[in-house]
Amino acid sequence: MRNLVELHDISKRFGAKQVLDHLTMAVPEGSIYGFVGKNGAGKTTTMRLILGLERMDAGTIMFNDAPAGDPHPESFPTIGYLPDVPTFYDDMTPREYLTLAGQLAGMRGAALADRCQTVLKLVGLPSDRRRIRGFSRGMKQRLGIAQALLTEPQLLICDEPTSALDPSGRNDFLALLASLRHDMTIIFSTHILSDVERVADHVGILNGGQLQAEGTLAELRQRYARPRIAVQMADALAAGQAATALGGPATAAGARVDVPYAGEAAAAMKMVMQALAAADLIPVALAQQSTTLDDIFMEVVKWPTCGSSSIRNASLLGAATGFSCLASFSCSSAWKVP
Ligand SMILES: Nc1ncnc2c1ncn2[C@@H]1O[C@H](COP(=O)(O)OP(=O)(O)OP(=O)(O)O)[C@@H](O)[C@H]1O
Repeated sequence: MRNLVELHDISKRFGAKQVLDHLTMAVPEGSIYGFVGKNGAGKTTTMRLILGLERMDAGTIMFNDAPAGDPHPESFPTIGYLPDVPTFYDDMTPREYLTLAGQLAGMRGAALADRCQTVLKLVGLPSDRRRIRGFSRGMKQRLGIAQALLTEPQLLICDEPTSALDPSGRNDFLALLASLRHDMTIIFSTHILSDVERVADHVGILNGGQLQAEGTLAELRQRYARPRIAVQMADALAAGQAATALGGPATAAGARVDVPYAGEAAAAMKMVMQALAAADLIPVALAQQSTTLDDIFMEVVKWPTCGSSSIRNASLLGAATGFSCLASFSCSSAWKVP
């Protein structure tokens, strides 16, 4: 799979704040790329740089292997953008607004009218005389995505598209993104990691101005696998006693005890059950826990930022389907199963 967008060694500073520091990132063509990072990590800044709405201090952006600014822009993808808070001319109807947006993008006549109808239907908005003024946040978000899709872009960039939506609106939006898979490449930033787990096939975690981990979800899970057993006890008192009996890295929270382990799951389960039985403690439930993107995120962002030279030396690009991780995870505080 080749990369539609590549960022090489991008640096960006606002005043005294170094927001991006030799950021290198690759977005495979046809992927849904979940772009995550703490508040202020620089996700919007990165997306605005890709859009050409912001100037970088150093580095290169490549589209289809051609540098942005190339005098032959035919290799550049068309880009649709859904900002975090889309704004509209409220006195217009959605159709009037989309017609204006299409005309500004050079679309005309019946083709434009047809496309307006298609995108309104796609996002589930009415094509009647209702004004945008009366729209809910969710309806405005839908109109924003309709506008972003109007020109049938090859690259769609969405900045925190689901943050203002209720669960049902979020559900619809994610289903829409998933339905666009393979028709276009999508970058979307979010703090809702379960949304990323649901639709993204690639994930990049931005921290300290650099991409600290990048890969498919499966690759990240494998790299950051933090196997553990959850022991459910009857109450918090029993959980505290169980944690003491299990010792080592076991931690209690409420009625649950978390037991990280290294080695075979079955052997770890057996050791946990034996230790509990020896202490005359009966668990309500025992279950193996899989690594979530939340676990991975917390693991990645807790590590100090690597030196920029090590980032530069680690080639994230050229292996779009490969996995790269710049922060290491050591499972030192875990039960070691022989
Ligand atoms: N035009 C600007 N002028 C000055 N500082 C800016 C500007 N744009 C962004 N910043 C600063 O750059 C940093 C990164 O901001 P950015 O919006 O890119 O982060 P983000 O990861 O998108 O954050 P969030 O998740 O909170 O939306 C922040 O400290 C922000 O205040």
